[in-house]
Amino acid sequence: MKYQKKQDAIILLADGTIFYGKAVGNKQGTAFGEVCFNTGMTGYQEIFTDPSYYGQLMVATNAHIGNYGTNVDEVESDSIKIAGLIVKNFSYDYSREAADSSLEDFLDKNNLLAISDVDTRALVSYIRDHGAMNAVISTEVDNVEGLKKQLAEVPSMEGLELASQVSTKEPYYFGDENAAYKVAALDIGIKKNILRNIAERDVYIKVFPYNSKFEDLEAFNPDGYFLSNGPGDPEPLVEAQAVAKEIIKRDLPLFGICLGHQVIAIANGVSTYKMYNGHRGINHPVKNLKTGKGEITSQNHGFAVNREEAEANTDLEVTHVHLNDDTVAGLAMKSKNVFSVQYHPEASPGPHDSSYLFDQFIENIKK
Ligand SMILES: NC(=O)CC[C@H](N)C(=O)O
Repeated sequence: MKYQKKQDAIILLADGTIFYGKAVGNKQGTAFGEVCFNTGMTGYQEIFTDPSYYGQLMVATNAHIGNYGTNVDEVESDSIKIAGLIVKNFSYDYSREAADSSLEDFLDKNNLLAISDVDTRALVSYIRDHGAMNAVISTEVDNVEGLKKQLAEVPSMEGLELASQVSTKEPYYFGDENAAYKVAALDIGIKKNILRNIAERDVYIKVFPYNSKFEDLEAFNPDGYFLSNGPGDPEPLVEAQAVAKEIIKRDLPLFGICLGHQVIAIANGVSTYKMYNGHRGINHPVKNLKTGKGEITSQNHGFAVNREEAEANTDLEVTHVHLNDDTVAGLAMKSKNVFSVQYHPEASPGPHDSSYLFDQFIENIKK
């Protein structure tokens, strides 16, 4: 086609579908992952550094990415965790008082491949119709057959254990050691803003690697336990499930977010499943069934807890539901001091409607 500028990057989906774009900054490379989309209008830096996105190629549905630059403090972990980025318009220029770098430099520093000028509306509606799948983004536009072969080797997200790839190698502390309470947090991909939210409620936190034993956490003598968010499928996380079971058995205060919520469900004998399309955005409506109130929430998950099984479990209560598709958004144990949510009360990015859940965790600790 005469009018079409020569495209220098492609997005090849596992089913063979191809979309075209341009490499941001004329970078060369190839990146594999599960393709997913986030509908947030803001918060790209927090999203790119959220460990829950490890192994995923992210499509931003907002038409402009990069226009407010980046800031060293607006990270949810020490590095970019998405596998690659797909956008419509990439802003090489930026404007914001608080910004200290361009998004282009930030991506370069993290060596991340990004593709711009993609028809992201067409791509997202295609993924919505055909479900989550693996994909590759590449500047090797003339090597489609080679890329197809390599893509076929990429494991499916279903059944994939990824917490070990992002968890801390050594335990560490967060907050003020003279705080009123102590919490042991199992890091299966924890976001920094969760630590900030817990610590600012007068809590000293010790963060443990994903494969720690209950006894390791217990040795900190905590008042409460926390299971974090994180990447991958919750089913293979047997070590984390074992920790959850021990905490539950002893009736100790426990709070779980996202992957942690899924692990708590599995520890209760309730299974999880891969969603056709996940929930990723900052305006997902949730209903709190205990208060009848709605919350606008930040979400990022591709798996969910089986609602029928959760409702059939006499010791579990479905406390929150997602209003778009009636999936489980929150759980509590009736006989234990244990609760969890599928969404992100720590926001970052997103609304703060659900920060009361951190207060509830502290109340449970006080009990
Ligand atoms: N944010 C999260 O913790 C995500 C949990 C899990 N990896 C999922 O995709 O469902």
